[in-house]
Amino acid sequence: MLADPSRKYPRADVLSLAERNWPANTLSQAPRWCSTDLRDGNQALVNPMNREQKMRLFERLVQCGFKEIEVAFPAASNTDFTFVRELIEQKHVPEDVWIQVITQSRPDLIERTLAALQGAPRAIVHLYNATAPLFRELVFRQDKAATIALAVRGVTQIRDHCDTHSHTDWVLEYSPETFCFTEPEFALAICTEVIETWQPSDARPLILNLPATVEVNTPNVYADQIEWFVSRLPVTEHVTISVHPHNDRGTGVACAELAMLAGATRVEGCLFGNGERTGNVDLVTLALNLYTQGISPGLDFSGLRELVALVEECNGLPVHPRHPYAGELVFTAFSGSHQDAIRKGFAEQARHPDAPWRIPYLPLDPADVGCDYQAVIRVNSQSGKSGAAWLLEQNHGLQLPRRLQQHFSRRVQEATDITGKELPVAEIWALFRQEYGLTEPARLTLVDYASESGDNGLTLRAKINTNGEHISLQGHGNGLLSAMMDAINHHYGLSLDIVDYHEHTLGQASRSKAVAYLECRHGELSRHGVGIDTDSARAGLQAVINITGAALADQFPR
Ligand SMILES: CC(=O)SCCNC(=O)CCNC(=O)[C@H](O)C(C)(C)COP(=O)(O)OP(=O)(O)OC[C@H]1O[C@@H](n2cnc3c(N)ncnc32)[C@H](O)[C@@H]1OP(=O)(O)O
Ligand SMILES: CC(C)C(=O)C(=O)O
Ligand SMILES: [Mg+2]
Repeated sequence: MLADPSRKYPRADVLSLAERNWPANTLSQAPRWCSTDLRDGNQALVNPMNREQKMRLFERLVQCGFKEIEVAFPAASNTDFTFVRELIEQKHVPEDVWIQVITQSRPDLIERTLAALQGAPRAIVHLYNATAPLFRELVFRQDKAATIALAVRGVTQIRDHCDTHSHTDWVLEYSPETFCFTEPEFALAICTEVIETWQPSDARPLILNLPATVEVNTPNVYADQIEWFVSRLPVTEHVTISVHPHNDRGTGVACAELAMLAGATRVEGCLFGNGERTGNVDLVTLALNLYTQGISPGLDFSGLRELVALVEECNGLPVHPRHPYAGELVFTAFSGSHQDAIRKGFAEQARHPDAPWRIPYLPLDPADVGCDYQAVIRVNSQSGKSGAAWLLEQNHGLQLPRRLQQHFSRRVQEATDITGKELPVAEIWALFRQEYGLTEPARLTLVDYASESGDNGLTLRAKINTNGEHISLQGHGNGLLSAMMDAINHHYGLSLDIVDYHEHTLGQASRSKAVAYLECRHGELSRHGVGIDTDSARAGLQAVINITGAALADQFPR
């Protein structure tokens, strides 16, 4: 790296606007979307899609709700040409969907492109030529006049073809490629000539697509360029302003959003931001950004996981696990304070199911994109008490009392510190059962019991099984639990005291089980035990017995 990069990388030109309106605007509706997955996305792949993959992705794009789809660069390859033919001849294009094809402004390529569209009921022909000084000087060796003439020749050829093929509804799209580093006056001049030549009308609209072919500046500069252009355009009727951001600086989404504030009403991009170099703007992120602001995007991503799988298969590229909205980890919290906040958020949401979505750290309800809540919380050494408690609640219906959550969290922490890995829910459950006496077979189990109330409290007689041997106990107390504790202490010579007790049913059905959580003091130690039984009284008694089992294990280790 250079100590002073300024000579090698001079700063890109910045349009100087005396005033601008876009910062005061807000987004209130979705743009017209155009997917370029089958063209711009496809041309950037190591192995371009085959016919079958293109067809599957096309059908899925239609299913998502795309009404404009750039399906090919027909002059590029036989695969692209025949794909367009197949779409048309086999009538794969629904009536409300427009297919779009792209071509350079070269007569032979235009001719081949238009041949591919033969018989299409409707089509968008996308013509482009680069307009920036670097391209005029280095790639085309053309001056401004020749650059304009190249665009006009292409538009004329397409217009003449459209005139003689009027059974197709035609739209022209013109892109001054490299718009974002073209002199604004020149971009306006060439687009004005295109308008003059095409003569946009209700029957033959025009799309002016202003690409950030290579992102070279901050998104506010792009927005300034769009506002400058839109506010000076001589003709706006039947002309749509479209943007086509790339992501070289990692701000493609921001560019598209600010460009919409500045007057663009159509956006071209690819699913999950596939495309040349760092990609085209990501249409899924853009659409879901709108959705999470309460604006219907007009695109349906309810099967997002399946869409990711299809796109990964077609592109031969993975979608990053942290990809906005779509990555497999984006709805997952490992860290303790996030888990705590999310869990509280879900509890509040359950109390007010019709209230607006207000879950900390989760801007989108995973269910809206077809995901469940299983992965929302996962546990490793960064996790807190809410993590394991949430998983036990979601998977086993347990609602652990706070002090038990804290106690179990320390056990989980010890376990994850040793392995350095995630503790999956099955292992959390195994650890919980082992810690709180729910192992099978239990060290001690309640066989049966009988109780009798008198003026001085309750007398309990219980039979418990210890390693196959039945022993009979008797105790006295204010209630069943204290009587059982008394019986246990007496029989085993222990001094356990009940500190805290909670119980709840597991599930709604009449045959559902009850779970009892008991905390006892044993000398200086605090112990927790859990009992589960179809009968709530037996669950409580078993919890006492399970604590006893653990206390005895300490005194007489097996
Ligand atoms: C930013 C973008 O994504 S633009 C879209 C780019 N996509 C693609 O290129 C994918 C498909 N392209 C292809 O398969 C091939 O480029 C083809 C088949 C279309 C053409 O291939 P070739 O005839 O070999 O030409 P090549 O691709 O090298 O193009 C370069 C030539 O076209 C000229 N050219 C480039 N773009 C344009 C344009 N938009 N309009 C007119 N001429 C152009 C160049 O100046 C150059 O001319 P030169 O050979 O006289 O110096
Ligand atoms: C041809 C145009 C629209 C393009 O893909 C780009 O400039 O990135
Ligand atoms: Mg592009």
